[in-house]
Amino acid sequence: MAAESKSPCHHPSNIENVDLQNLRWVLQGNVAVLTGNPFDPVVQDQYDKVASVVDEDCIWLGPGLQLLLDHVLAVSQEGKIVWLAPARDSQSVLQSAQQLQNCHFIRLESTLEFLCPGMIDLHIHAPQFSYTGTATDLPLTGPDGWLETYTFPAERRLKNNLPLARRVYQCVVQTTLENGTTTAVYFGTLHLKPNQILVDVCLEYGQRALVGKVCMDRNAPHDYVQTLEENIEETRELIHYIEHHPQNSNPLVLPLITPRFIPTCSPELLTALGDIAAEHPNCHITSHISESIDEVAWSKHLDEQDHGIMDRTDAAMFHSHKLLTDRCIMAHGVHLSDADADILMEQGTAVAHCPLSNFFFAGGVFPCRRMMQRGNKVGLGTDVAGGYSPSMLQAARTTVVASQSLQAMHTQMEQQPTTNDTTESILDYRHAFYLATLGGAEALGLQHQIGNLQVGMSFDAFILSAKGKSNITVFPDFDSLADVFQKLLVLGDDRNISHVFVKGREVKRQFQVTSCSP
Ligand SMILES: Nc1nc2[nH]cnc2c(=O)[nH]1
Repeated sequence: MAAESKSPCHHPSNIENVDLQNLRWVLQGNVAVLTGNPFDPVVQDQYDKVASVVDEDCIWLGPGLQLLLDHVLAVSQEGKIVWLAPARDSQSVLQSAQQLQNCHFIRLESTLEFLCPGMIDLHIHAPQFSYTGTATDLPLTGPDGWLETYTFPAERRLKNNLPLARRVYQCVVQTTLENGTTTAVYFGTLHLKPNQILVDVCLEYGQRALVGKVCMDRNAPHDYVQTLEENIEETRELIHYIEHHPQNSNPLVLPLITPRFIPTCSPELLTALGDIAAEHPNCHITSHISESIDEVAWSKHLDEQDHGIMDRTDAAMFHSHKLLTDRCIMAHGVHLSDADADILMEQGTAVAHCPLSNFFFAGGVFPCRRMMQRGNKVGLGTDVAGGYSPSMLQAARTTVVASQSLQAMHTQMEQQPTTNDTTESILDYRHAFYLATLGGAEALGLQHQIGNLQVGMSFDAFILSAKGKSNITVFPDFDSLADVFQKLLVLGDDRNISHVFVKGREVKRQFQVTSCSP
């Protein structure tokens, strides 16, 4: 029997396909789901057609975003979503939940709680967590810049202090999990051992992650640089470590090829990393692209020295080394030209928009909405520690602020009063929620597995709750459900994230974190 649903937007679950003896979690309440990219014309068309149709099972919040009301979601012992349907059609699932010993039932408070797809941080530097919240006073590059002053020393010191590496990595993994990040794309350090520890910690704590050995063979301190051969050998070793890790057989952690950025990688190193990517077509790639005015100028200057080529952009250089693929996520992209954006789109390469750190380093604002509208893949990154917050909710709201500031700049430059026309080009909390979830999954090419809550997908999720003490006050006499959801996204923090699950494993509440003492 298929559960009937009046909503044309979510697929009915089929009870015949559900092994009712094999359930691990059954949750009942409101569920936030995405139907696609809000700028996809098909998604917009669907919204125009169905959003105004009365449906007691769902509220549309905007193109691509729905709240499913009083639904039941069931998860198998293996951590897959096997059922999602209105509660009134879910009797047999609810009965099983009561009878099975090793199945846990959670009922969400109907006016205050929402089950949401886990958030995906597309760009975070795990070793930099040790100085997050400091180092907010310098430009990115230059002899006395942020990288030289804070970053390289903090990364280098983990090489000979593996207990410290473990402690820093436990803290970053735990903190991001507590903030609802179920998948993180981590830059590690230059050295193999600390990177292996980062992989171990992700597996231990149950965070889905991509982990990369940072590569640099020039323009880095003499004590924090490797030869071309060392970079290549350790990149290969880390890929092998991840792919053959005994606790990673049904992989939770994936490998990542990670040139730091053009200025610290010789053309030979970039070519060799492109070769590794070609040998491992499923392996993801990440780097920084067109992040700041100084970085762009420095890359061009080096290219002129290396090749005598004038004015080539980061995108053209990465492309020439075969490093732009549909498994590649490039961070920042604030200064990408339209031609660069075309190259990225043709190659299926995504941009990790890091709005918070861009305010500090970029000297510009990433035109996120324009990139989404032209069809480029985009998701969000916290960019710890260039971005001072490890919270993806914070990254989502800073996305909205960045979009507002871009709009304000245009208005100011054109000396025009703000009109309804101009406000149409901003992003709001709903777009940001897509970017933090499904957008990130699409950027990674993992949208069939994570980034949404649908039957067949992995149960990577969190419960967003206005129940406890936090900054959020709900006024039940006039706040609608959509208002409560918006308040949670715009004002929420880790106190509002009561449970976190990755692949069906409950990963929040397992550890009491307050300090990172040894
Ligand atoms: N934001 C940021 N940009 C970079 N460019 C090269 N390295 C880094 C880094 O660690 N953070």
